[in-house]
Amino acid sequence: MALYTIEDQTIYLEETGPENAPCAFLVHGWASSSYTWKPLLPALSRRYRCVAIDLPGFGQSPAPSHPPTIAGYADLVACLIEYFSPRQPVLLLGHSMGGQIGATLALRYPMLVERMVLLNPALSGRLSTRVNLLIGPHVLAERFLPLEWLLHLLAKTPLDYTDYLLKPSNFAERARVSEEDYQRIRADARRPGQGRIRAACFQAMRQSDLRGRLAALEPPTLVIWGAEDDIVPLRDAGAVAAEWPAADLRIIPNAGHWPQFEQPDATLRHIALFLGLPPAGVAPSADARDIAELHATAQFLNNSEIGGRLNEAQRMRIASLLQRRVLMPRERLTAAGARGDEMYIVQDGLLEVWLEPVPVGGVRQPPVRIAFMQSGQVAGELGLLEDVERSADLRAGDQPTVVLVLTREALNTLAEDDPALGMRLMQNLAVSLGRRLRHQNWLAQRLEQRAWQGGSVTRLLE
Ligand SMILES: Nc1ncnc2c1ncn2[C@@H]1O[C@@H]2COP(=O)(O)O[C@H]2[C@H]1O
Repeated sequence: MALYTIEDQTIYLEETGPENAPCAFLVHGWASSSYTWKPLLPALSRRYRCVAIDLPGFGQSPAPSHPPTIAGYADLVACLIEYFSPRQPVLLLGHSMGGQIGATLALRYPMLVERMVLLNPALSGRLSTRVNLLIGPHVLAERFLPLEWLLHLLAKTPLDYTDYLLKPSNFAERARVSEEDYQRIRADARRPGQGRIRAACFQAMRQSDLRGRLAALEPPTLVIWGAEDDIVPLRDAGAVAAEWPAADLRIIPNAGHWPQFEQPDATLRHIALFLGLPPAGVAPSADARDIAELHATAQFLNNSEIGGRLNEAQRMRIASLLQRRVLMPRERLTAAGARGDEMYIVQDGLLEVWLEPVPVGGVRQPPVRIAFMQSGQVAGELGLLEDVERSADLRAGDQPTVVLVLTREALNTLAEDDPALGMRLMQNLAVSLGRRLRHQNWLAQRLEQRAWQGGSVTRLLE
C-alpha cells in the first residue's frame, strides 16, 4: 500500500499495473476498503494503472477531521485524479457508496472522467428496508464511542449477531464467496474505531440523492447490479433505466451487493466487453502489453477490412489478440498445400498471393502472382476459418512487410466470449471475401468480353 497526503488528510491506496498506462481510479463503498476490488484488479491492471483508494475513515486511511460528505469525498478523489493523471481523463470505478461518489464526481468534474463502471451504486442514497430497520439503529448507535466499543466487545461473545445481519443483506442465496473474502469484507464492515464515520456516511448517502440528475452524466457508463442486493436494492436500477438510458445497465443473477465476489466471471465479462479488455483465458500477446501500441493497432483496425463497423472497445479487444510479425522483402509467409490456422492483416507493406498454374503437357509452369493485399486488407482467411490446405503462397513484396496475426484459437475464444463481436467480425470477413468474389466475376466477364470481341474481329476479317 502507498501513502499520500492531501492537505492534512493521509490516504492509503493500492497501485497496480504499468506506470505509463491510462489511469483507473477505484472507489469502494460504505464500511469497506480497497479490498473491494480484489477480484477485478488482475484483469484491469493488464491495461490500466489502477489506483484503489481507502477513503478517509475506511480501510487503513485515518478519519477526516471534518464530518464526511459525498461531495467532499468526490472532491478528494478528483484531487487525486489530477495528481495521477494530469493530462488525461480516467476510468472511474465505484461500488455502492463509491458509485454515488463516482457519479457525483462525474457531475462536478466531467472533464476528469473518460468512462465509468459502477457496481450496485447507491444513486438515491436510499438503502433497503432490511438495512434501515435492522442495521441502521446499530450504525447510528455506533456514533458514540462507548457504545461502539460495547458493541465491539459484544461481537466477541456468543451473542454476536454480525453474521445474521451481514450475510443475508450482502450476498445472494446462491452466491459464491470464499470464506477468506467473506472474512475480509466482514472485518472491513466492523473495523473498530470507524463507527463515527460509518454513521456519518450513512446519513451523507441519504443527503446526496442523485435522482433527477442522472441524465446530465456525460461519460459512457456501465452499471452492474446484483439482482438480489439487499443493501442498495435493485429498485435504484429503475432510476437508471428511466433517467439514464445512455448507461449500459447489466443485472447479474445469483449476486447481491458484491457481484465482483459472488459472480466474478459474469462481472468481469461485462466489464471486459465495455472496456475492450481481452477475453478471460487469452494470454495477452507481447505486443498487447505495450499499451500505446495497442491503442495504435486499434486505431489502425478502424481502417482495415475486419475493423469496420466496430466501436473503440471492440477494436481494442481484437487488437489485444493480434501478434505482430515482420517479414523480410520477398519472405514466404504460407505455402500452397500446407496447413495453417492463422489469418493476416497487412499493416505495412504488401502481401502477394502466388499460384502455380496447372502443368501444361505435364510440364510445371512457374508460379504467377494473382493478387496482392495492401495495408488494411486480409489474407489467409481460408486457413483461419477451416482446417484445409492453403490455397496459395503468400509472400512479402519488395519491401519489409508487417502483418498482424489472428489465430483460430483466439478467434474462437473471442466469439464464445462475445458473440456479438464474433458475429460482426465474421460479417466483415464475409464482406471482404464477397469483394474478392465480385472482383473475380468482373475478371471473368472481361475475359468473356475479350473472347467475344476477339470473335467478332475474326468474322470481320473473313
Ligand atoms: N484468387 C485470389 N484472390 C485473392 N486472394 C486469394 C486468392 N486465392 C487465394 N487467396 C488468398 O491467399 C491465401 C492463401 O491461404 P488461405 O488459403 O488460407 O487464404 C488465401 C486467400 O487469403
